[in-house]
Amino acid sequence: MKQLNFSELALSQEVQSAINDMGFAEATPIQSEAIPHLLNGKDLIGQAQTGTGKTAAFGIPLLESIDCSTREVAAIVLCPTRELAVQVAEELRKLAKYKKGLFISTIYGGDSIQRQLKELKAGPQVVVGTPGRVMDHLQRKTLRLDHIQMAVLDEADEMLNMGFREDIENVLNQMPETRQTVLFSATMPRPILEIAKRFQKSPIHVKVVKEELTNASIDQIYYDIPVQAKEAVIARLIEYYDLQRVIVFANMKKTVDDLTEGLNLLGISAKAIHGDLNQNQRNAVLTAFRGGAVNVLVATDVAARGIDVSSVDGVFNYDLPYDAEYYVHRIGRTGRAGKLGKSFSFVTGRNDRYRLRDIEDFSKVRIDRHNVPTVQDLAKRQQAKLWEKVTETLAEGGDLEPYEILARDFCKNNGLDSRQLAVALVKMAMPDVNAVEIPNLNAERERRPASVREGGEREFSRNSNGGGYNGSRGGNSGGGGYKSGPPRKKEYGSYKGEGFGGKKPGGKKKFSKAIA
Ligand SMILES: Nc1ncnc2c1ncn2[C@@H]1O[C@H](COP(=O)(O)OP(=O)(O)OP(=O)(O)O)[C@@H](O)[C@H]1O
Ligand SMILES: [Mg+2]
Repeated sequence: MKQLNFSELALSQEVQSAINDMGFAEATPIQSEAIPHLLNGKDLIGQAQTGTGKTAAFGIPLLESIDCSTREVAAIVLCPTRELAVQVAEELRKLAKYKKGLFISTIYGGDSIQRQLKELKAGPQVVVGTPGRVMDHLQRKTLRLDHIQMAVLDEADEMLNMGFREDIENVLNQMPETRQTVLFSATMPRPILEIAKRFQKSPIHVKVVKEELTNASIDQIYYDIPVQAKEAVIARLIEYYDLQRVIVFANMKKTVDDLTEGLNLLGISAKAIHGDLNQNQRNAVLTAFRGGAVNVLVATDVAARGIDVSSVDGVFNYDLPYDAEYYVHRIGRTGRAGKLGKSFSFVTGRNDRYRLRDIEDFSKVRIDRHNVPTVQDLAKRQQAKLWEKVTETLAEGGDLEPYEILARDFCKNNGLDSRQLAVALVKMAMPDVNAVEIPNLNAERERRPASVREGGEREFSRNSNGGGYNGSRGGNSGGGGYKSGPPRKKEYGSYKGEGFGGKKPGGKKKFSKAIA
C-alpha cells in the first residue's frame, strides 16, 4: 500500500498550509489511495480501518473542488449521528482555514432550526448533516441541492442500518446526475453495494483493509467473568493499566445509566451518553470527555461510529455488541492516528463465547483471553512503577548532590544509617493498592440474567430495511443474532497480517508506517 507525502498530491497552497498547521506529516494509506481518484472526479467507495484519516481522505478533495465565490451548496456530507456531523464539520473547517469565503453549515436534528435557517440563508458552499434533518430542510425548500458537485456518505453502512435508506435515496435523487458520489466506512456490508450500484457511476473501490478489519494498533483482550463482576473489573483494569481516558460500551441505555452511577460510587469520574439525553446534554458530555474533565464515557452505540477523541487509551465492551461490525467500530475509538490502544471485552456464558468467536471470524483477528489482575498483580505493578521512577531519577542525573547532603545530615543527626532512611522513604512513596473488591469473580460461570439479556430498550433496533444485512457476515443467517453452535476450529494464518508489521507506536501526529 503506497503512502505519499501530501506534497506529492499537488494540492492548492491553501489546503496544503492547513494540513501543515494540523501537523500531518504524511498522507495515510487511504488518503494516498483515495485522494488522487477523488481529485480526478471519480466516484469512490473507500474502506479503511478506524482512525486512519478517512475524514480528510474525502475532506481534502471536497474542499479542493469548491469555488469559494459561489453562494450555492456545492458539496454535502451525510453522517449517521449528530456528534459525528459536528466533528466532521470541525475537521473540514480546520482543513479550510485558508480558503477565504468558504462557509460550512452543520445541519442536524435536536439543534435550533432557527440557527440552521440563518446559516443556510447565508449561502454555505458545504453542508454537513444527518439525513433526517437534511430531508427536513429539503422539504421546507430551505436547502437546495441542484448545484451539488460532490456528495459524501460517511459511515454509509450505518446510515442504512439506522433506517435512513429512504432519506438517503431521496437526498441523492435531488442532486444533479453529474455529481461525484463517495462512500466511506471501516466496514462495507453488501447492502451498501446496492446503493453504490444505483447512485454511483463506475465507482473505484479503494480498500485498504486486507485481512483484519480492526486497526493493528489496538491490543485486543477478553475476560470470561460473571455479570456481577464486570463493574469492579473495569475499575481494576483502569487501575492496573493506568488508563486515563476510557470509553465503556453497553447495549442498553439502562445498563449505561446504572453502570455510570456504579463507577461514580467507586470514585471513578464517569458520564453517560445515549439517545435519551437531549442534544445539549450529549454535546456537554462529549465536550467534558474531550477536555479531560471526565475520564470515562459510558455509552451506547451512539458513540461507536466515527467519534474521534484523541488519546482514548482503552475501550471496554461491557457487553458484546449484537452485531460484529459494531465490535470493529467500538474498539476503533482507541488506537487512532498511529497511537496504541487497548480493548477489553467481557464474556459471560456460552452464548457470549459463540458471539466472541463470530466477532473474531468477522474481523479476522484473534482476541486474547486474560485473567483479571489480582491484588498482588496490582501491587507488583505499582512497585515496578516506583522502581522505574527511582531508576529514571538516578539516570537523569542532574544535580543530586544537595539531596545527598540532606540525606547524610539527616542520618547523622538522628543516628540512622542510609538503609533505614531508604526503608522509610520507600514505605512513604509506595502507593496504597487501591483494589476494588470484585464480587463473584470465581463463581460458577452464570448465564446472564434475563433482565440483562432481553430487558430494557436497545439503543438502535435494527430494522428490516437492511435486506440481507446478515449476509455481510460471510454467510451468517438468522435474525441479527450471532451464530450459535459448537465451537469451530480457528485458523489465523495471517493474524496481525503482513504489512502491518506489529504494533509500533507512531510519532505524535505521524501515522506509523506499521499501519501502511
Ligand atoms: N495524515 C494524517 N496524519 C496524522 N493524523 C491524521 C492524518 N489524517 C488524519 N489524521 C487524524 O487522525 C485522526 C483520525 O482520523 P478520522 O477521524 O478521519 O479517522 P477515520 O478513518 O474516519 O476513523 P473511523 O472509522 O473511526 O471513522 C483524526 O484526529 C485526524 O485529525
Ligand atoms: Mg470517520
